[in-house]
Amino acid sequence: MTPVLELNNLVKTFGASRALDGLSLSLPDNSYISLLGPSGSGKTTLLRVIAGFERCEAGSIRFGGRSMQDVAPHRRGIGFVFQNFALFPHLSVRDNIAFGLTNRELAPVTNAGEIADRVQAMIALVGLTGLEDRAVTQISGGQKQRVALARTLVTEPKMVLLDEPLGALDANLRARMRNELREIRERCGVAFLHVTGSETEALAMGDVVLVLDRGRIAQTGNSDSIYNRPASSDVARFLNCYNLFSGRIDGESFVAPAGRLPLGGLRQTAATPAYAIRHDRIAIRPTGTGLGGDEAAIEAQFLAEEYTGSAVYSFFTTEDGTLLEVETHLSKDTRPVLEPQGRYALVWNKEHALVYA
Ligand SMILES: Nc1ncnc2c1ncn2[C@@H]1O[C@H](COP(=O)(O)OP(=O)(O)OP(=O)(O)O)[C@@H](O)[C@H]1O
Repeated sequence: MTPVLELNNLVKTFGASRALDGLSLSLPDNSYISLLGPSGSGKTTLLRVIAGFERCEAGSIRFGGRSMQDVAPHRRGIGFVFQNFALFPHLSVRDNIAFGLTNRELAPVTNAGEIADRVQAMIALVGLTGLEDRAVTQISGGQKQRVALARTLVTEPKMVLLDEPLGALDANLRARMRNELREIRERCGVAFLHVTGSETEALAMGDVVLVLDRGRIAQTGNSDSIYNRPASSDVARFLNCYNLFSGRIDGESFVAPAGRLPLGGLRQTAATPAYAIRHDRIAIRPTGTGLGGDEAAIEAQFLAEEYTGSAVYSFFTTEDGTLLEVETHLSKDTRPVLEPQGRYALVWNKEHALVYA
């Protein structure tokens, strides 16, 4: 796919802190791209740099094949949707959307017929038909989100940047809006770059997922490769679905303070050695039961559990204080009955482990 945006070696500092630390990436056109990163990793800074609201000390930005070096934000053809929507409370849905067309610095649209047609088409595209004359103070959070998106899309940007666009919505609505956003993007055929701190949102939405860590891209891939083959223990930690052990390789074992784990599974080269096993790959057994030849196990004390209806999350600690989590899906397994403070063997197939060394 042709890249719509190419960033090369971007550096942006704020005093002593490097918000972007030699960041490079290339984004495909006409696709949904999720940008996932922990708090402070540089997500907002990156969006602001792409939009032109911030300047970098070093590096280059090419958008649609053109250098953006001296191009002002309003001339870039890049739309921005803010987390809090930034709507005008005194204007109706229609007038909020029209605002982007009539008040833009570059080629404002003045023909009333054209404005009406373009705004109406946008209202239909985002599913707000019937609410045109409503004040934006009298619509729901999800509808506000659509107005914010329509106000950007009406200006026909070649790419849309969305900064935590679902962050202000409650959990149910957030899940519904994921689908809506993907469908709207498909209908308008431009690239969306969606910033989020939520791994489930990033994996659910992105055709391509970028993981940002300390101002650099730590991994780029589709959801499946990010989830199943995180490129480093930092990415695995951030995905929130892996138990991680630090330690070192010794022959055919990984030696961690929590115990000796047989090697197996996928090995990846990484600066910091680590052993990772997914929460949902672990079975809880009584201690002292034998292990199969392909199994790895560690003993741990049960601390607490969280029941969500479809799954149970059980928390354990090893003797050295490593906290471990086990996710049991109740559609596959029965709910574990665990003694408070009891000791258990946590067992997994060693082929399911990821080893970084
Ligand atoms: N205007 C600023 N002045 C000083 N430091 C800043 C400024 N903006 C960002 N930073 C710093 O740059 C780093 C990246 O910040 P940024 O807001 O881009 O992170 P983020 O990934 O969007 O975080 P969050 O998810 O918490 O919003 C942080 O260390 C932050 O403290």
